[in-house]
Amino acid sequence: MLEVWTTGQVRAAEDRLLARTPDGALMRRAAFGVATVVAGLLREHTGGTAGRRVTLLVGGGGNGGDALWAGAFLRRRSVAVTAVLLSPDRTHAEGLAAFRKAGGRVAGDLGEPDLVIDGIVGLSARGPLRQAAAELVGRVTAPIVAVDLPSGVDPDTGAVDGPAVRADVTVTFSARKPVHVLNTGHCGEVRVVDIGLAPELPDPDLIALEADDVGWAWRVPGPGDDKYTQGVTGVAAGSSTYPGAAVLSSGAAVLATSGMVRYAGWAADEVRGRWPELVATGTVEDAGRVQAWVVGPGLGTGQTGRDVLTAVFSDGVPTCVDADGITLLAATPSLWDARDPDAPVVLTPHDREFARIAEPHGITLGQDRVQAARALAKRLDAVVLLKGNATVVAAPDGRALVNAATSSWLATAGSGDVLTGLIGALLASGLDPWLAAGCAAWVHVRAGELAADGAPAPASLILKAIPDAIRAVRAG
Ligand SMILES: NC(=O)C1=CN([C@@H]2O[C@H](COP(=O)(O)OP(=O)(O)OC[C@H]3O[C@@H](n4cnc5c(N)ncnc54)[C@H](O)[C@@H]3O)[C@@H](O)[C@H]2O)[C@@H](O)CC1
Ligand SMILES: Nc1ncnc2c1ncn2[C@@H]1O[C@H](COP(=O)(O)OP(=O)(O)O)[C@@H](O)[C@H]1O
Ligand SMILES: [K+]
Repeated sequence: MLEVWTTGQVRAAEDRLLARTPDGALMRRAAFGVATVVAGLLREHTGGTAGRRVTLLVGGGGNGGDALWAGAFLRRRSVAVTAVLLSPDRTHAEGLAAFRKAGGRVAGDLGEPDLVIDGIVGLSARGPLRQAAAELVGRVTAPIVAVDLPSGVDPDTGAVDGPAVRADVTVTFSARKPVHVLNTGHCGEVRVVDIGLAPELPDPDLIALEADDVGWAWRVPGPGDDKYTQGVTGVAAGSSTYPGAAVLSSGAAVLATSGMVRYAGWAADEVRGRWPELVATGTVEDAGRVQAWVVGPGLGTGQTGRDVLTAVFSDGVPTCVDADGITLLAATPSLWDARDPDAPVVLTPHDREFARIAEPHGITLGQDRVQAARALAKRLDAVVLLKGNATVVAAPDGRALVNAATSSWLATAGSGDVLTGLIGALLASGLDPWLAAGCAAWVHVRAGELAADGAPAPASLILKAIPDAIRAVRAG
């Protein structure tokens, strides 16, 4: 599990650590870590460090101080280091003195570096890069190592609304910040250097699951299990217009569990034809007992959909509501009345569905996606999985996790239906609903990656890759 702290939490922890650390020691530790990573990259990509050229982009704060100290440490490895000062009158004085003393050169332009260190702005970043910094960054063609975070990206939301650094590697200090999981595209590979902050850090604000966590949580049958004890998943999805959504959701549930899957709806023949191991009926009432329902994909937004949603809620089991199910709840809030307050609900909106269901409650989807998902989860007493390149999963009790995509191949029609089926199967297995949504999102990303392997993968191929994705997390 990766732990993530807000910049506010990190600053408070740094202040406590600073108070009992000699002046400048923390910055030198941080900078030494940056220099070590940079030296490693130079050796890896150019075969050595001596005589290699590194340019520092130095802003007027502690982030620039880190870069200058890192430059001084790199000088000891005979790297030719040049610093471009973006706020010359506010440059970190000790850092600049150490840099000059080590033989670093201050210049007005980039030169032709083998590598660039972004020390423009760190924890205090506000808004996109300012013009001078943006112009300079725009001319960089060498690999970039960002100090703490890529400049121009919001540290707490990962949002970018203008020019920003796109780093190959980001070196951060003791604590991952939200940007490192919310915007992996701009951070590149994230390396965490220990500067001794851990004892001062509170509980993390966010987490990100890793393969081991997911493998551990995924229920597999034991010697005493039969098809019922592992949890039966019910899928109420699809319509005469959208039978495909039913096939995809049911299929994902079938592949995610060795227990049983029941289907209820219009597409019973199609679903049965595609998944012979599944039990299909026309209605939720006829479906028999399940331990969790999936409802919504391809359901339609008319009276039939409302009736299906009501029947599912009346069953009083954990339920994942997706797609048309969310639209129905947004349009007809009284549908919530059928919900058993003790039965967990997982909602899986994309941005437009989120807006539909959240805005009537005064919750808007701004740049802070974690905050928005948390607010809706609390308001509706439901787990909210907000889809996107970084998927956010928030629980009503405030827990939040982020699942970063490793590519964007999952942005394809029907991919969300696959995710819903995975969530349903994990809910039926009895997993905590927040964790179920997080684990499903993880395997979904992995399946998308395995299916695509560099070329577009339609949802039916993502589906096919589910067994390999589960194998991969269980092996881990
Ligand atoms: N506090 C500490 O003891 C430590 C701080 N460290 C470093 O210090 C950083 C924080 O330093 P500071 O709080 O001094 O501030 P920063 O260095 O993050 O930023 C301050 C400067 O950036 C400018 N700036 C803000 N937004 C900008 C934008 N969008 N475009 C261009 N310039 C912008 C500000 O005007 C200001 O001059 C951390 O990110 C980390 O790199 C590390 O050395 C670890 C220890
Ligand atoms: N740019 C992106 N990068 C990575 N994953 C994405 C991106 N856009 C969407 N996704 C993922 O793809 C899935 C799309 O789901 P959804 O919008 O419900 O599609 P559909 O309704 O066609 O099934 C979600 O899991 C979402 O997180
Ligand atoms: K930076």
